Amino acid sequence: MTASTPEPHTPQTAQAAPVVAVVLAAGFGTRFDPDNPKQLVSVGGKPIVCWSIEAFERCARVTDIVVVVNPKVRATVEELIGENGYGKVRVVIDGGAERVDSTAAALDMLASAGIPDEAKILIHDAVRPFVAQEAIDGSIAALDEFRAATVAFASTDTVLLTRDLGDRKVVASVPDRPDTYRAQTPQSFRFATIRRAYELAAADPDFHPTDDTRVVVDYMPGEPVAIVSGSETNLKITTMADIPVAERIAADLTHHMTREEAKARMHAMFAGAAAQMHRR
Ligand SMILES: Nc1ccn([C@@H]2O[C@H](COP(=O)(O)OP(=O)(O)OP(=O)(O)O)[C@@H](O)[C@H]2O)c(=O)n1
Ligand SMILES: C[C@](O)(CO)[C@H](O)COP(=O)(O)O
Repeated sequence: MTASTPEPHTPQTAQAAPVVAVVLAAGFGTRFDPDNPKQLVSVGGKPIVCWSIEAFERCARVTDIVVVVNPKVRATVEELIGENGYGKVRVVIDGGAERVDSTAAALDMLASAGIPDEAKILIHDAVRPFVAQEAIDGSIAALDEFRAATVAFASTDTVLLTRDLGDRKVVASVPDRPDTYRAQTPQSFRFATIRRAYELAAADPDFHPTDDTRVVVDYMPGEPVAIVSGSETNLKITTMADIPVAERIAADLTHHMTREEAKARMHAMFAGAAAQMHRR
């Protein structure tokens, strides 16, 4: 190319930011049964961790999935990923002692993989197997406007905030019910935002948050966290008592999916028959 040759015009196609789901499955299930990892228990004939991974496999906007495990479940989770051919799962990594440690491990891995600051990161409890596509889509969309968002479900109970008075707790305050929500997952963030919040939190050894939203709320108080509509069925399996409820939800969903599949097959059959008639 000579100096006088005009530079060829290469149009810059806007590359959409990756959308990465982090499925946290590294918990020890102490409230469930530490000898029977709840993330591997089957409901509706399918292991809980598979329901969660499949929810993100199904969402077309999710580009990659990272699964976080502990040594007790790693081999089985890897087997399930292989058997089911989950094509978006890029890596299975080890988590840590607490939920925040497992999130931190995923963020460190993504940073070393060179993920862009603007990537959308959806952090999900593996033990919330019935997350709706609307909640996943809503989380991804919320990050176009906000840098942090959480799926949450409006509380139907009045919530009491308490303080300790020796051997008894007493009510410290009662927030207005319409202002109260139950936190669910996914909790979603632009990568730079959640990474920064975790860097700030790392300096505080007494900080043991149970979710990622709190890391942003406490350490980046100026950063609004948008609420995305959750649902009663986005249940977290915490104790054995949750299993019968989960079985009912799984049965409803399976029935619904089977009906949708049957409808789709019927439509395809009618479309085929109509095409045949037109040909005659
Ligand atoms: N060290 C941890 C702890 C929790 N989790 C994950 O975070 C989610 C929510 O945690 P929770 O229900 O509290 O699960 P466990 O920590 O397993 O339960 P428990 O608190 O009863 O031990 C679960 O999907 C769990 O696998 C994780 O990845 N790493
Ligand atoms: C992240 C979470 O699922 C939001 O509801 C929850 O905080 C997980 O931990 P928990 O210890 O069972 O509250």
